[in-house]
Amino acid sequence: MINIIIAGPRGRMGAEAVNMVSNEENFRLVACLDRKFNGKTLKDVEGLPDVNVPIFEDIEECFHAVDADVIVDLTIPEVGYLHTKTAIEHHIRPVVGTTGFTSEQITELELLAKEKGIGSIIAPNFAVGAVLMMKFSQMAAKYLPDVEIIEKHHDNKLDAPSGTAVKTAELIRESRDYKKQGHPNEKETINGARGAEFDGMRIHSVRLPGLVAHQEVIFGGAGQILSIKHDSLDRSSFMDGIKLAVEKVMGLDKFVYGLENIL
Ligand SMILES: NC(=O)C1=CN([C@@H]2O[C@H](COP(=O)(O)OP(=O)(O)OC[C@H]3O[C@@H](n4cnc5c(N)ncnc54)[C@H](OP(=O)(O)O)[C@@H]3O)[C@@H](O)[C@H]2O)C=CC1
Ligand SMILES: O=C(O)C1=N[C@H](C(=O)O)C[C@H](O)C1
Repeated sequence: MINIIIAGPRGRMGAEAVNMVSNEENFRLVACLDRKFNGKTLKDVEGLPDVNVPIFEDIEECFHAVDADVIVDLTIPEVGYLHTKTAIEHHIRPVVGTTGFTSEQITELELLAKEKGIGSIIAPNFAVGAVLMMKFSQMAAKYLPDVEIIEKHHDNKLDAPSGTAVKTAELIRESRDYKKQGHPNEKETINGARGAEFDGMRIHSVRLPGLVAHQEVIFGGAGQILSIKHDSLDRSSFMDGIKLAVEKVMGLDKFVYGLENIL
């Protein structure tokens, strides 16, 4: 039995994760971390499952009160970073879906996990199809190094570019040399027209109501275009990856960044 804390239970992802964990035979939800409803239980909060799981606002108090193996964080960047750091310091394994961490923060968490010998997983995307899209893009960039990433999300998303887009760009960087793309003399007449620049490639972020989570990676070569595209149409797409990460983190003593490393 794996004892789990979920941070962000009222959120779009957190609510889905609470249901997933509650329905898994080998998982036990022992507490939730929220920024509201301290001292209440999930069943006291409208819209949350009818279960007697305590809610804490303070992470230290939560770790002190319950016996947890894993914390699943699905909150916001600043809070997710603090939760992850605190969890590693308390020897509770973090499984982090929250995106928007800086590369310095990820490196810092990696070093801390290494120092403490605590298994930790940060995965910018838990959908298996999205991981395949990223890996296929990494393969393609070796042969078609001119690439632009277009990610599209719902308009309640806080971070841009998405964690998936950043991870995709990082994987592509590993398989091609630096390449400043576009015309050497190109000029933006409206700021941002060419998108964000990462290792010479461009990332474009679209935010619209109605969207869930979508990304297209477009490669251009002489006389040809290759598009690699993934769509999450529903947040259930992320649950198998979270389940896998919770199971795998129990056997890890190192830090993992990206679901592709545990698939
Ligand atoms: N890795 C992956 O596969 C995926 C990652 N994500 C990422 O997961 C994160 C959550 O996304 P999503 O569910 O859509 O966002 P939501 O805005 O729906 O949920 C975030 C939740 O965190 C809560 N929260 C804010 N501060 C705290 C705090 N101090 N302690 C506990 N909870 C807090 C918010 O509460 P309140 O509403 O009161 O502010 C809210 O309920 C994002 O970073 C997103 O990018 C999303 C989908 C897939
Ligand atoms: O905020 C979201 O919704 C998502 N965030 C993650 C990201 O930033 O890549 C994963 C997925 O794209 C959904």
